[in-house]
Amino acid sequence: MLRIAVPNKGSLSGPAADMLHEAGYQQRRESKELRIVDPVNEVEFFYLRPRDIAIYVSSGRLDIGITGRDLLIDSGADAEEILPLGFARSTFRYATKPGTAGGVADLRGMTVATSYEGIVAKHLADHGVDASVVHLDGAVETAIELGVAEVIADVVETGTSLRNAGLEIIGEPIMKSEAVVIRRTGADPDEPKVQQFLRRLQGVLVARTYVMMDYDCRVEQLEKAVALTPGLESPTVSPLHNEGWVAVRAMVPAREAQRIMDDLYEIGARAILTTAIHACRL
Ligand SMILES: Nc1ncnc2c1ncn2[C@@H]1O[C@H](COP(=O)(O)OP(=O)(O)OP(=O)(O)O)[C@@H](O)[C@H]1O
Ligand SMILES: O=P(O)(O)OC[C@H]1O[C@H](OP(=O)(O)OP(=O)(O)O)[C@H](O)[C@@H]1O
Ligand SMILES: [Mg+2]
Repeated sequence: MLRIAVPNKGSLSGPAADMLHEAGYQQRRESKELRIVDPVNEVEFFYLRPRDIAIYVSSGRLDIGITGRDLLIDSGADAEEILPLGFARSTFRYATKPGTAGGVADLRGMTVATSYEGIVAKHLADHGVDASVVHLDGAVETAIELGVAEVIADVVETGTSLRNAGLEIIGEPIMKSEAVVIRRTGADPDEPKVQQFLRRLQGVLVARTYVMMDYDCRVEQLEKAVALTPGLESPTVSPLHNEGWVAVRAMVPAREAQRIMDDLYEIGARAILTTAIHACRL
């Protein structure tokens, strides 16, 4: 049975459970459950603190984990990212009161408050900056106001938390993060159960980002139309009862669907419609 670690709280928890559910896995019914078995898919899910997941996976006791890239790197655990999942996207950045510093080089001698000591200590060392790091569990933005630090390093998504605290970002992002699937470093990459799990999640990612497009067009316009909708391999083209017309079917990126429909209409395609993809294996 495959043993998988899933975040039990925080920004990662809801979207991770939704994705697993969409991929056909049974998920817990209430947030106090710490462990469930999905007998049909032969998977056991362990609901753990996101910060601890890389440590469990690196120990080899759990086969796979879902966590944040930033949490994986901060942990220093012997685990590696095998699939990015596209949710819980954030950047990790330094911020201060305006006028305190312009970049990482200015942080010499200062105190940096963060929940991600591992990432910050390494970043400062890589830049040859001698600064102190103080660990806080969360709500790090308040540390400057309360005099615990001159600088913070924290997760930024919209920037609202920083703005509300009167802080401004300094320098380039320390890293970019999103939810990722992780495995123990050096674990067999071809293990069939793991590959099947990854294919299912990839199916969800594709179903979320593509739609199926169908339309009719005159044979003379087919090459132009197919250039607009090349599909993943190649579009399906079927004859219509009306001679001189064909029906075309191809997957297109959901974000571009409306523009592609306009362009197809312009070249004379008609009966253009899109439908959602619920699941797929590419
Ligand atoms: N506002 C946010 N937007 C996007 N991702 C975020 C946000 N806050 C945290 N994350 C991501 O979530 C992960 C951290 O999860 P964790 O549960 O430890 O913290 P949290 O979501 O801030 O919840 P908590 O309220 O328990 O602190 C990291 O990968 C981080 O990049
Ligand atoms: O850029 P924003 O959209 O404002 O999002 C970033 C904020 O979200 C997270 O905080 P959370 O609410 O999880 O509280 P925490 O600091 O206690 O983790 C993170 O730690 C930042 O504070
Ligand atoms: Mg948080």
